[in-house]
Amino acid sequence: MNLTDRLLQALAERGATEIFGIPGDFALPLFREIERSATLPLYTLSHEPGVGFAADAAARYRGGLGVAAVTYGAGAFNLVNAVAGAYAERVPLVVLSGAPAAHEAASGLLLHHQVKTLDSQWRVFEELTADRARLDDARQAPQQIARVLDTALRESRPVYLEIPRDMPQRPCDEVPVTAPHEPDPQALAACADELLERLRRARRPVLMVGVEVRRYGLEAKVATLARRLGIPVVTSFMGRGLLADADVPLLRGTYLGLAGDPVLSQEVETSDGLLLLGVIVSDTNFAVSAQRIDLRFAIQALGGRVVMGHHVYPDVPLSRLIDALLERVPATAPLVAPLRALATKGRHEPRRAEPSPVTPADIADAVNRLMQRHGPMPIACDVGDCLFTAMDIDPTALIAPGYYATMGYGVPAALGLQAATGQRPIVLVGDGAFQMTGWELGNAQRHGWDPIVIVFNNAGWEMLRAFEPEARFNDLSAWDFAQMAPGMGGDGARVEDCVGLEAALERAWGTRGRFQLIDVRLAQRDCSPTLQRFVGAVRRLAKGAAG
Ligand SMILES: Cc1ncc(Cc2c([C@H](C)O)sc(CCOP(=O)(O)OP(=O)(O)O)c2C)c(N)n1
Ligand SMILES: [Mg+2]
Repeated sequence: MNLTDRLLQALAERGATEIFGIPGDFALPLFREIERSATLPLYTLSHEPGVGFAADAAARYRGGLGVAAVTYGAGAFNLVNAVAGAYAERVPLVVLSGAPAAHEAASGLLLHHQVKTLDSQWRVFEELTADRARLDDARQAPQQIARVLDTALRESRPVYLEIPRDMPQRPCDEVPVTAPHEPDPQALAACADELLERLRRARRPVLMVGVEVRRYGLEAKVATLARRLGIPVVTSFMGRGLLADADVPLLRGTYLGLAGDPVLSQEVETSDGLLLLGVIVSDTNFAVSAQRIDLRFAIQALGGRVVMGHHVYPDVPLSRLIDALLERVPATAPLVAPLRALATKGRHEPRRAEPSPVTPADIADAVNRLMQRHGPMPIACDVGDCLFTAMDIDPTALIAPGYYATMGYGVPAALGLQAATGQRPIVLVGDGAFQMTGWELGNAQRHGWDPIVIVFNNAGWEMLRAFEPEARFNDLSAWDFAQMAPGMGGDGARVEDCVGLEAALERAWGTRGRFQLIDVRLAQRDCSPTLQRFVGAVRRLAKGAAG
């Protein structure tokens, strides 16, 4: 077995189910060995940002490692933004980069794709990854691969493996399976006991779940814990879609501060026992809070540590904490008296079915009706007003860069999701974001993927226009995406009104084997209710801050 065989085996043992990539001459030997080995299917795409987003989505949605393989220099640097997003949003993405062979590196020549020095790329990825290794010695490679891949899973962060092009075929020993890290049992017990005591003492406890619950595959256990605790449950903005398929009677929606359900927001912001499980304490999750949530009274379990008031437990992995809590909260009686269920907005009633111009809220209603008719579908969402619109779609699995907020994620992420799970996703993407990476749809048919893509075509960068209504720099022309779909191997439909939208969605759902692109024409300056509230909240808070 050679180094590539061992690497692929180790990736598969740690949850990887495919590799996305674009080769280059520094990576040809690696790609050749990946294809020969056939341990993991290799899906090539058109541009490295799409490769990174697809691999991110595979890891984010399926769990386990996502894998992006690229060439040295031009390929790897094209990947930087996607890896940065994976770092920010705690995604275990593995970057495999080709590199010059030892004799080339020692030649003293400036090599093609080289930047300042041969190590420039390594140094850039130091800033974006939790661990790295250069596999230039087959004797050390097994330990290096085990260390780096286990770091990716333990920290749920991207990692980087640089593979000089004279190494992929080198004979190599097996990559060891290392025992998972176990925290100090007494510290874990003390932490779980104190946490539950704080919840018992709280009069208005609330549980908020965030991205780490999915990253560590804990949704089912957290759903059980939520039922046993008997307290209201909300998701963070980034955690939208979590527990959607689980039985959590008190799951009440997503916390959006001033931009969301006022009753839900008030309960969260006045809670005297706010338990944050795997919630990234970021501006996108908390910035538009009417009242700054006093995190000193919150219980935060994130990044392998737990903070309660001034008590810090530095080594409590979320999975071990959940197990310890479940041991202490029996299935019989809820820990605290079941509180009154949070009042929440009623289910979205169909707004309009007669011919009338489409608004973003109509798109949410139409998707809700589609899923009511045919069952839930996972959603891959880009950044823009489509992400705010997604907050009005009934809870279903949702992947989106809600915190790092890079555009271009939606379409490639849908391809990665379907490659990794076989599930057919819906994509919500704006016209601006589609212009960045929507063209990856041209690879869908070759790989047997057929997402339903809804383009919010408002001929502009609406989310920015909402903040700068007078600016002209946010105006785009209205591209005819429906016309472009057949040329990429899919079907396109242009939609001007709600009746057309309903019909186009139903037709798309009934057509398999070809991606379905629905080009929804939206009026400019007509944004979703949630984005309107978000802009209003940001303006109010900015005015308040200005005094
Ligand atoms: C890669 C990239 N470039 C720029 C931005 C800034 C940005 C937004 C955020 C604030 O950073 S929202 C937005 C406009 C999105 O336009 P579109 O996709 O058409 O969606 P819609 O018109 O529905 O809003 C931009 C340019 C970004 N988030 N990511
Ligand atoms: Mg737009």
